[in-house]
Amino acid sequence: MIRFENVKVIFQQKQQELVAVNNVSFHIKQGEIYGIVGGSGAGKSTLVRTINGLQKPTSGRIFIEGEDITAFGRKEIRELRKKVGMIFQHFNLISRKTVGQNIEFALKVHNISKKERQIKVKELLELVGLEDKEHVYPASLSGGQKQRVGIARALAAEPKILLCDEATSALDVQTTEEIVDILRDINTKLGITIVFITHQMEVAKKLFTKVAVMNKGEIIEENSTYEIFANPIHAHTKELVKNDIVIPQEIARKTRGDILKLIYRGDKSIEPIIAYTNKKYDVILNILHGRIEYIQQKPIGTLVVSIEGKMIEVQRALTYIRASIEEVQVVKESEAV
Ligand SMILES: Nc1ncnc2c1ncn2[C@@H]1O[C@H](COP(=O)(O)OP(=O)(O)OP(=O)(O)O)[C@@H](O)[C@H]1O
Repeated sequence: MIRFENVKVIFQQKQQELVAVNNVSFHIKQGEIYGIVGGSGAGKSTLVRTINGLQKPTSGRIFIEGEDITAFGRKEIRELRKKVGMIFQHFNLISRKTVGQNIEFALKVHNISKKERQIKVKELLELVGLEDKEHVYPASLSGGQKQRVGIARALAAEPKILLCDEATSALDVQTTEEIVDILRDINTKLGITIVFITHQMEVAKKLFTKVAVMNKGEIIEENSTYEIFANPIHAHTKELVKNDIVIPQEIARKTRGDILKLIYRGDKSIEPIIAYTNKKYDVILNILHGRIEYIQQKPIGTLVVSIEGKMIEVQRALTYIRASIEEVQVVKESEAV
């Protein structure tokens, strides 16, 4: 549906050139919720803005449904924007227009008759759960409600693609979840392709079907969301998805023996491994903390345990555990054993 071929965006700064997007090639399938993650200045916004013609690439080509949009003139770009809606971090609503008028305005731009506009505004408000807010002004809405209006407005021209630029970054955790749910719902109901850029990895986990990691203008890794979190390859990706269960210092200090972090993936269960280790080796394995997360309906578990015993037995038990699960990290090594 969207295909990037060697896309480069170079900004001319006073003394030098800044390569914001560097030779990027990738493909987004119809109906995907495609996430682009990365640190500040990685080039995410610039990349996503090339999809609706807000930013022209310096070189390379972008195809949407087979059409090379980099060759488009102004009139074709205007047509393209009907196909590609966008929502923003700070909502960008018109404050002197009511919620209904904000949405209607987007319909007017696309030459839709007044009668049709009125019907459509109500439909869109219903879609985002704001039926009762048609006549209020944006100032009286919460952040989450403002973003719902942003979504309704972006969907007014029935686009095939929705671009989301840090669309949840100004919202609290609960409101972020609400917006994530709405976007997932819209993706399922309307089959719309979503391209979402964010630095919020929690959003990535819950919403995306596929993730591209950007660093210094390049896509350094791309995979299904589960694989990005379960098996990150690039050091930068590992840093982004790092699973930081922290054991309080006091507990770490008081705990006798080594402290290990056990990370296991897929459908396997950890309990039999713990039980077998305690039975088979002369060690005491104690659970200090545990968490299991589901990404794309597949589990990633993290368990923090202490292990006590004679060094030789601990080593044997460790060899067994290492062979049984994906990753074992030693958090604290016992000085006493
Ligand atoms: N219009 C512009 N003129 C000059 N430089 C720009 C322009 N827009 C972006 N840049 C630069 O391009 C680089 C990439 O910026 P971009 O906003 O795409 O990154 P980002 O990953 O979206 O970062 P953030 O998460 O902080 O928004 C940055 O170094 C930025 O300063």
